This record gives sequence, C-alpha cells and structure tokens, in this order.
Amino acid sequence: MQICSQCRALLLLLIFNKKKSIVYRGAKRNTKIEESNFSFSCSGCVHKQQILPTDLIFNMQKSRGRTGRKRRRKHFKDLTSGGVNYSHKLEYIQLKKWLKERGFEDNHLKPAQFSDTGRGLLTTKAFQAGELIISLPEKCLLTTATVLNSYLGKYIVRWKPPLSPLIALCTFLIAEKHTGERSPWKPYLDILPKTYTCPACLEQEVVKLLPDPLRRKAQEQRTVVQELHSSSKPFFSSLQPLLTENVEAVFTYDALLWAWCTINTRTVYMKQPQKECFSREPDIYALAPYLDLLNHSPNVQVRGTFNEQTRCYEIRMDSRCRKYEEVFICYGPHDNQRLLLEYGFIAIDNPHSSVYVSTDTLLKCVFLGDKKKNTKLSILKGHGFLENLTFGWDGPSWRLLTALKLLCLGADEFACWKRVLLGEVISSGNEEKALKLATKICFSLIEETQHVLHQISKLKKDNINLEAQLALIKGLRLEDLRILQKSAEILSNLNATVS
Ligand SMILES: C[S@@+](CC[C@H](N)C(=O)[O-])C[C@H]1O[C@@H](n2cnc3c(N)ncnc32)[C@H](O)[C@@H]1O
Repeated sequence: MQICSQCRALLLLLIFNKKKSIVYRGAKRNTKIEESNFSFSCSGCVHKQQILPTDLIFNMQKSRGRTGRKRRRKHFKDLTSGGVNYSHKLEYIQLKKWLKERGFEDNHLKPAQFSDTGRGLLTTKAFQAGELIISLPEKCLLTTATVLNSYLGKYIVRWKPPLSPLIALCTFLIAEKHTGERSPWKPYLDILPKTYTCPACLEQEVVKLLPDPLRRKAQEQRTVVQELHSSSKPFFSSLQPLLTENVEAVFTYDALLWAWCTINTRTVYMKQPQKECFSREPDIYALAPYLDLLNHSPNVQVRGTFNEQTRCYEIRMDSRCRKYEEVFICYGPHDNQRLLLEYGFIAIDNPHSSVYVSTDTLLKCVFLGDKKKNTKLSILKGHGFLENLTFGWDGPSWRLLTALKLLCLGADEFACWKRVLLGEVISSGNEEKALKLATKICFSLIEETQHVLHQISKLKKDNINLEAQLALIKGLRLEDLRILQKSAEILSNLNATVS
C-alpha cells in the first residue's frame, strides 16, 4: 500500500500510543478521543483521517529522568512529519554554542532529517504570516569582509589583477577547512556537506542522461570551475608562506569544486560595498550558518534581508507554518532544471517546472517535405523563437505553439508569418496542424524520457557508486514524464475540440 508521510506519522502515533488515550488540541480541554474514534485509511494517499498528526498531543505524564527524555525524544520524532530531530547531535550542539557566542538567540528551529527533502529545519512553534523566523547577527555571517579581516587579507590586497569576491571566499573556505581543529569556523565547517550534486560534480556518464539544455549548461559549469581553478593557481601559490604543505596539495581542483558548490548552493544575497582590492564582479554572497539549513519549497513566500537597525540577517515568512513541520524558504521561482543547475536538487510537484523542446527535437518532428522549412527555421531563430519552447503542467507554452503555427503555415499562408508571431490566428487548419505537431513532439519526448529512465535503471545496477547521482536524474526525468503526460492529456482534449 502506498502511504504518504502525513498518514505514516499518524499510523506511527496510533501504533506507539496503542493503549493510551489521545488529546486533540482544539477540542474541549481534557476531552479524550479514544483510539477507536480514529478511522485510518490511505490509498494512493487520499487522506481520510480528520485529525492531523501535528494536531495530536500525547496525554503523557511529564517525566524528568532518562526514560522521560527518551520518550519525549521519540514522541517529538513521531510528531515531526517524518523528520528525525538532530539537535542532540554533538555537531549541532557545538554549532548552536558557537552561534550563541556570536549573539544568536536560540529560536524554535531544530535541525532534522526528512525523508523527502533531506536535512532541514523544523519548527517547534507555529509561525503566523509576517513573523520573523530567524535572525542571524552580522558576526555569524561569512562575507568578503570576513576574508579581508583574516590572515588572507594582506595577500588579497596586494594581488594584481584583483581577485573576484567569489574566489576570495572559496580560498577562505579551503584554507579554514585545511586548518581543521584550530579554525574558528570549525563548528560551521563541520556541518557543511562533504560532497555536492551540482552538475559540475556529476560523472560524465550521468551528465549524458540530462535533458537539453541542462546537459549543455552542466558542461559549461564544469568548464567554469576548471578555468577558475587554473586561473587562480598563481594566487594560490602566493599563499605558500601560510602553509607547511605544498599549496598544490591543499588548493586542489576538488577542494575548489567543494568550496564553489558551498557558495553556489548555500549563500544568501547580501550586497557588499565595492572594495578596491576586488575585481568588478558582484560581491553579493554571504554564508549564513544555521539559516542555510533551510530547504526550498516553491510554494512558500519569504522575505530575507539584512536589517541595518538590528544588524542581523532576517527571514520573515509571508505564509503560515505549522508546529512540528519543516520550515521552508523559497530560493526563487525556479524550474527543476535551474534548481539542479544551481543547487543540485529537484523539487517534486514544482509548479514552475517545464520540459524544454530542443531544436534537434523540433527538427526531428517538422515536415520533411516542406520547401520553406529552412526559411521558417531562420525566421524563428532570428526572432528568438527557437529557445524556451516548453511543455508545462498546463500544456504546450504559448511560445511553443506560436513556433509550431509558423512551421505549419501552408504555402498560401506563408506571407502571414509576422501575424503568427504576434499571436494572431491565421486559419483553423493552421491551428489544427500546430496542435497535431505539438502532440507528435510531446509523444516523441515521452518516448525519449522513458528510454532514458530505462538507461538509468540499467546503469544503476552496475554502478553502485553512482546511485545518488542517478537517483537525482531519475527524479528529474520522472517529473518531466509527468509533465509530458499531463500535456498529452491536455492536447488530446484540445485536438478533440478543434477537429
Ligand atoms: C541552503 S542548503 C539547505 C540545507 C541542506 N539540505 C543541508 O543539509 O545542508 C541548500 C541545499 O539543500 C538541498 N535542498 C534544498 N531544498 C531541497 C528540497 N526541497 N528537496 C531536496 N533537497 C533540497 C539541496 O541540496 C540544496 O543545494
């Protein structure tokens, strides 16, 4: 039986609490609802129960001893929509201590591991819209100002041509990680991921399985990091006096890739004043320990800014958040390709996601016998209509349909191509042909996606070490498949209405 996280949490509660009565918060004080009052049913996850797990509180006697602590920990775990509380782990205790020393006041957010989103933060209190969810003092932030005030400052200031703010931050992260136990940033460095899944980190055989245009962008990303490493080598060499080891053994390509991904996936936007010693590239990154444990959801709205009065980086939630649930922020209205490119993950049911139609796919499907084919393609190219042609949850995009209408113009209609680009209907025949072509392209992409999913399963069997990377691409391709199937359904309805 398929079971969703919400129902699983309820089921766990019922099993764990077998003989106990449960108090429903919001019901009359001390009203006990016996277990038999719950009906439990979850099939393909249509919730039938009326009481949500987060609304349930055990009617347990408080016990201060070890058993009580254990019970409370388990109780907490059961309540937290599948999240396993991590706050008792040494690395998070040390991080909290480190943050407290820098003025961070403990809040209601706890680190936890979630089955669907990985590590994140859950709240032990409900947040109302507009409420401040986290406020991180300036002293906790890692920016280029931190780097310039460190032992690296004098090396950066005298380096010509000036370094980019990004490479300065990368250098600092690598150097501090290398410093190990003695680094003042150790509690933060300890909780950073050891590896990343940004495209630059993916194996070539995995990159090949990415859809267009992500595959091309993934290769570009790898080149960017490779070039950054080779162009920064002379600067790294200048740091030799700081090290007992050979700089080349410390500032390796892998170390730079790790630092680059840390900055790319975890920084918040915080514009820094322009500094003479840096190149003109934007100085906008701030690493925000603890706050950077917040995962992304496309369905929430938050405001994150540095408050000049409080001198804290603050995040306010524009929507409500329930007690014991994971707290999300929104990294931006990104589709899954962009999330994978910039952050190394995808979001399930992402409303911004779409499947791109590449020029190659288009060429495979357009009518071979059309003498005007090349002219039409160059018109589309010249007007930017060969890019961002997509299928979304609501079917083919306007751009895609417009491009297809132009490609479907008959010889007698060709003179009207400008009107097509302006969105005018030329003829019912043209509309019908364009929808048929969209359907053909949609099915061709469904076939291609299914083929790639098959390749992924085959590769997975023989390459256990690629499991995580392949799972990521599989997630992306499965989401694409769902979008395409939804589009096919919409097109079939549209085809039925026009013919
Ligand atoms: C700012 S960090 C958030 C905390 C991170 N999960 C951690 O354990 O440190 C951003 C990274 O979290 C992961 N992430 C964020 N939102 C996610 C989501 N909705 N589902 C899965 N992974 C997510 C991605 O790996 C992303 O690069």
